[in-house]
Amino acid sequence: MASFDSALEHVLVHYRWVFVCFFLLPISLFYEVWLYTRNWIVFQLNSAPRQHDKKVRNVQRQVKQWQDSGRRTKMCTARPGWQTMSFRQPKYKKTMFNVNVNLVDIINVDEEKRTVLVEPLVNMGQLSATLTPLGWTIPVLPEIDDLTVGGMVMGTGIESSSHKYGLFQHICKSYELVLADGSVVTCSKDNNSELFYSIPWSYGSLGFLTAVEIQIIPATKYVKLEYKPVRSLDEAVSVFKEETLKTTQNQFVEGLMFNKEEGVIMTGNMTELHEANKVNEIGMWYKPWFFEHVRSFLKKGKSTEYIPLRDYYHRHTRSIFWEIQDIIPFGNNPIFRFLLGWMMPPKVSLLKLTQTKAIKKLYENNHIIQDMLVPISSMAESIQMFHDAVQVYPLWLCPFKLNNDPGLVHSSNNGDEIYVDIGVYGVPKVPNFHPVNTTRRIEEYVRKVKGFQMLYADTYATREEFEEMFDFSLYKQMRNKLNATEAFPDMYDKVNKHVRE
Ligand SMILES: Cc1cc2nc3c(=O)[nH]c(=O)nc-3n(C[C@H](O)[C@H](O)[C@H](O)COP(=O)(O)OP(=O)(O)OC[C@H]3O[C@@H](n4cnc5c(N)ncnc54)[C@H](O)[C@@H]3O)c2cc1C
Ligand SMILES: NC(=O)C1=CN([C@@H]2O[C@H](COP(=O)(O)OP(=O)(O)OC[C@H]3O[C@@H](n4cnc5c(N)ncnc54)[C@H](OP(=O)(O)O)[C@@H]3O)[C@@H](O)[C@H]2O)C=CC1
Ligand SMILES: CC(C)=CCC[C@@H](C)[C@H]1CC[C@@]2(C)C3=C(CC[C@]12C)[C@@]1(C)CC[C@H](O)C(C)(C)[C@@H]1CC3
Repeated sequence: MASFDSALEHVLVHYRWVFVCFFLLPISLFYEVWLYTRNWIVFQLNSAPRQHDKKVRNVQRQVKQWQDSGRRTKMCTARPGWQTMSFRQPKYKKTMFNVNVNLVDIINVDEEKRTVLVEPLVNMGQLSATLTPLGWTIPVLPEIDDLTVGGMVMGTGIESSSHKYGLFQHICKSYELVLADGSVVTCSKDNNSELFYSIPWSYGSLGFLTAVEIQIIPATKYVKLEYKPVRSLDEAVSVFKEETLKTTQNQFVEGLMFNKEEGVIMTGNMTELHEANKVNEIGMWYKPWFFEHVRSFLKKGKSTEYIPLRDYYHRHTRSIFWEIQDIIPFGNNPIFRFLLGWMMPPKVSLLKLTQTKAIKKLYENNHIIQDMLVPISSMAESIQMFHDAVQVYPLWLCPFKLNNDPGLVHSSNNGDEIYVDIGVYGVPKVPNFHPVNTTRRIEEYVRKVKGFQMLYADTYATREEFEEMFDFSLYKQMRNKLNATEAFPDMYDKVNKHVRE
């Protein structure tokens, strides 16, 4: 029996693709169709706006229930951990009072005010599918379809347009929340501004989000994307900086480094028109994975393409950035793409749900997933630091603008400051990789340069170290003022490695 178990474990770890291709892909497809149909019916019945108040009252009712039951444990949302886009499962959900915040609808598009009002479980795929046919889009649309508005506000969201518009929180106009006392409040820059500024990055530790008003901008048919290969770290950094500063010329800026000296910097702009023979529908199922397509420009040289807007937004969805290559190694083979590519990608949530202990261990010891946000002045040094620490490529580079608003995350000077998100997702190539020690060394470096760590992945910082990274002054004040300290765990207690498995 033991040998059968270990044989099964071996197959599940080394041939994860068998399970994924024959089981998870078809299930993912059914799941997607079910979600899509359900949302379509909701839209057809136009029930979302009518139902919103009722759904908020239901959240209030649950908070009252928690109060009446003697507030024995703290509260969190009831969204199962496997459904989330974070690396780990939250352990705290097993012991805390779970509140259902099942608000999944787009409530209203206000073309005059240029805003869209959405509930927190609306995801990015749903938003872009709804807004682009109407001629609108949100200025910062994080790539992976399943990321939710709630997660983007309470955590953070970034995209290749962030050098112009900031992080996801910076395109949000107002939030509606249910607080620890069961009351409903709305907040914006001008109304309840202290609450408004303390919400982003607070990980649900101030209240339950029930609606978000987000800025919209006109959408066009295509993104004109220019690929610029670079041949040294110095060149990469100087081209990247130069293009980032051209906010009026470049609506999108993104870089992929394929090794320390070679990469491709991409700059894009929305456009209605296209040149003949230069349209590339990169989202089609038979197209190569986007990062491999980008790599090909190292050989082809500088080029321009016109990419349909939604294909551009979700360019990293099909290959889950480059994580899919560890799950379906032959997934970019043309035969696989033509035959089964239309079922890709497997749903991240289902991958998470079906992850075995051995796979978890493998990822724990042999994989790094981190996004570090550092001032652009430290970009070259940071890439070198990642190279020495892990040597993981491709390396994702995404610039963003950070202003000096109050709250947990803001620039260190008085004005706007440009930062860069350096994303490492993959298997470390250095011989001395140690998940805890290496990550702690990276965290220490990020604190030193006054950067921030994205918290969907593992953080090994102690509470003191964590408090050095973020500005807790307003946050703590608000936690006390709103009696959130009794009702919700604090931010550290929702993200540190001990509360995640
Ligand atoms: C609450 C709500 C309000 C809407 N309001 C309008 C409206 O005012 N006007 C209008 O014309 N249309 C509206 N729609 C419909 C929406 O535009 C359609 O879902 C969309 O047009 C489908 O586009 P597509 O075929 O290109 O998507 P696809 O290319 O088939 O979808 C690709 C991916 O996007 C995601 N996705 C797409 N659609 C949805 C969805 N509906 N829900 C969740 N995920 C999705 C999925 O992850 C899917 O894998 C609304 C839908 C909803 C749910
Ligand atoms: N391009 C990008 O910017 C990317 C970002 N990410 C990261 O992924 C994460 C988002 O994943 P997603 O699955 O959408 O979100 P999650 O469900 O993981 O939620 C993230 C946090 O937000 C809290 N939260 C979510 N909704 C509400 C709500 N309505 N009220 C109160 N608290 C709420 C959750 O609290 P609770 O624990 O109580 O449920 C949790 O602490 C973010 O951390 C983001 O930074 C990942 C990939 C790409
Ligand atoms: C700021 C940006 C662009 C972040 C991108 C983050 C992605 C690369 C992350 C988000 C969720 C994520 C951690 C995930 C995984 C890979 C990297 C992801 C997709 C995978 C699929 C790797 C395989 C694992 O067995 C498991 C299924 C648990 C996770 C799930 C979450």
